[in-house]
Amino acid sequence: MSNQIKKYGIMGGTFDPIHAGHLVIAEEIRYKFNLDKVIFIPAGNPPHKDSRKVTSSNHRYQMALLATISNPYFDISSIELEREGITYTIDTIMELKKCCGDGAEFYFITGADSLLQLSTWKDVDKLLSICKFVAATRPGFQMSKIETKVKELESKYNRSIYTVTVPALQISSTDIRNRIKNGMTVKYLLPESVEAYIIKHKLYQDNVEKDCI
Ligand SMILES: Nc1ncnc2c1ncn2[C@@H]1O[C@H](COP(=O)(O)OP(=O)(O)OP(=O)(O)O)[C@@H](O)[C@H]1O
Ligand SMILES: O=C(O)c1ccc[n+]([C@@H]2O[C@H](COP(=O)([O-])O)[C@@H](O)[C@H]2O)c1
Repeated sequence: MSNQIKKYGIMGGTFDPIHAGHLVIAEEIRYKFNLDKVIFIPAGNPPHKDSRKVTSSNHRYQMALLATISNPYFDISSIELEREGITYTIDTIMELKKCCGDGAEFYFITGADSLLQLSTWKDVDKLLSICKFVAATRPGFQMSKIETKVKELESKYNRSIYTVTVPALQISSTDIRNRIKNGMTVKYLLPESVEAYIIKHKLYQDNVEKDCI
């Protein structure tokens, strides 16, 4: 990461696996907010997910690397994979602040569904004071509900939260895992290189989940 870069988008996620929905929101928000870089940060031990059911961090990192490699504005960081215990966003942003210098601004990119849970995140008050939040629309999550949540969060924490309408892609990692398990196609839902990686390493061939969107 160069010291001259000032506006960083932070795209955090479990990425199990990374898919077109993640890439589209990151690129759309990069463009709309004129960000210098978007750093993809695969979650180490994500707070709101059952770690026993999450694919190894090495596989998730490799897939995210393959998916982002062709975009000169995208970087990837293993910062959370190297941290012990549950990985909280506040610790990640604090660490990034130290290495990027005082002039850096951070825009945490999230889907609307994550925003609905934001008040349960660790040290959310402090997090919102050091990092701007940008929430992308997501099929299945009503805009009116999101707007109400944004107003509630803004008045509770006295900070602005941005919402951005992005091209709608009804894709989730859960659905991709289930499709693979059921032998269905996942073509065009994720980059070809990621699909090839999944096939090579025989990922997602068991443990069908029922809660796909
Ligand atoms: N299709 C999509 N449209 C908009 N935002 C999305 C989309 N898919 C994921 N996101 C957002 O990207 C971030 C990381 O998502 P995550 O890695 O958990 O993917 P997911 O598809 O939601 O996974 P899972 O189905 O396993 O819960 C979250 O903030 C999520 O809201
Ligand atoms: O810091 C927290 O308390 C916190 C709680 C829930 C989610 N997050 C982060 O939000 C991002 C998306 O999470 P997920 O579970 O939807 O993949 C990812 O970077 C998580 O680490 C962070």
